[in-house]
Amino acid sequence: MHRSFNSNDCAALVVQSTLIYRLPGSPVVEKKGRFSRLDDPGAFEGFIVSDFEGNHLYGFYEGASGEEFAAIEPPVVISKSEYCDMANEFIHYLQDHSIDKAILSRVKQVDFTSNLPTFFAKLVEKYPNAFCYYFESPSLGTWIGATPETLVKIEAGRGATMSLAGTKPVADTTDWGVKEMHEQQLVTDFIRRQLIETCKHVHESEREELIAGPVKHLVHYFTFEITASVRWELIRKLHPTPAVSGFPREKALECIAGFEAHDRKFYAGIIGLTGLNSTRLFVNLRSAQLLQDQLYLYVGGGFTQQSDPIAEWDETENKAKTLLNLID
Ligand SMILES: C=C(O[C@@H]1C=C(C(=O)O)C=C[C@H]1O)C(=O)O
Repeated sequence: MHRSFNSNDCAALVVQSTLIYRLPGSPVVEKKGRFSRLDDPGAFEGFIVSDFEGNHLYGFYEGASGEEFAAIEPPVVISKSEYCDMANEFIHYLQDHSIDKAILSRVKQVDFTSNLPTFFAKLVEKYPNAFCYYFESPSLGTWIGATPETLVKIEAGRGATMSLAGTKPVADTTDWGVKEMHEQQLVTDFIRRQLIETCKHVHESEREELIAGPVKHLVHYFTFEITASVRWELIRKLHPTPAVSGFPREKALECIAGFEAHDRKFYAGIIGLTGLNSTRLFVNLRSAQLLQDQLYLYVGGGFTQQSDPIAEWDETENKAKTLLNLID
């Protein structure tokens, strides 16, 4: 139910945001409070969310109130044929600018009149290994997601991360193709380089498969040792990894900004918990924004110079099923 406020109402009301999340293997946490812009995330303890590029970080202050209302615009939604035209140009751009990989995303719009807490409860049950969350905020809007991708986990000086990329439907038992292995290897190589510069005792697993609901991915798992003082230096170096930006990163970011019709907002940004003793941050994938009974699902995929636009479209459709499959 949406009610409208006038400015006197807003001044008089104690407007609070709702935040609900579930770390893999932990109980659901529910809080009321206020989101505020963070200048120094290193000094903050608690839940944070950032825009895609990590430039605008917001911290959640439990118990606080007084968040300002912001006018939130729906994102631009494109059709399949518009996407395919864009994807063709995108591939040419990668070829002309010697970019190995860049992620093209889009927004899928569906009606959503279900109850949000009930929908969230289904995500929690269906995806025990995902970081599941939703928040309803007067200034940031309403977002929900179930992401399989850890950005960084740090506890007592021990860290872990992953290089997640390459996608197939979960039921596809054919071998992984050269394209998927190549796009995932670019992420692995990038992450390894960042870790070696900042951390000690970096260990890398063999390549494995990670199942994330309707899709599966390739992954290498990393572990390392890190001192608390360089936590945010590492996070800044890693994010956005080539899993959501591309490689080389700066060129890929420029390409994405030039092509994508929508603003990514919080999609593919940083989300989770930060603190001196424990940091559990994720990449905000398989996420959606709810606005006036419409759910806007943000989905993307890694393009290389060899990509096929229809196959990439299908991949975004499959990723969207993470949330769509659970809507009544
Ligand atoms: C960009 C997304 O996912 C990322 C891109 C992948 C790919 O290109 O294959 C796979 C996993 C994620 O790192 C998304 O879910 O929107």
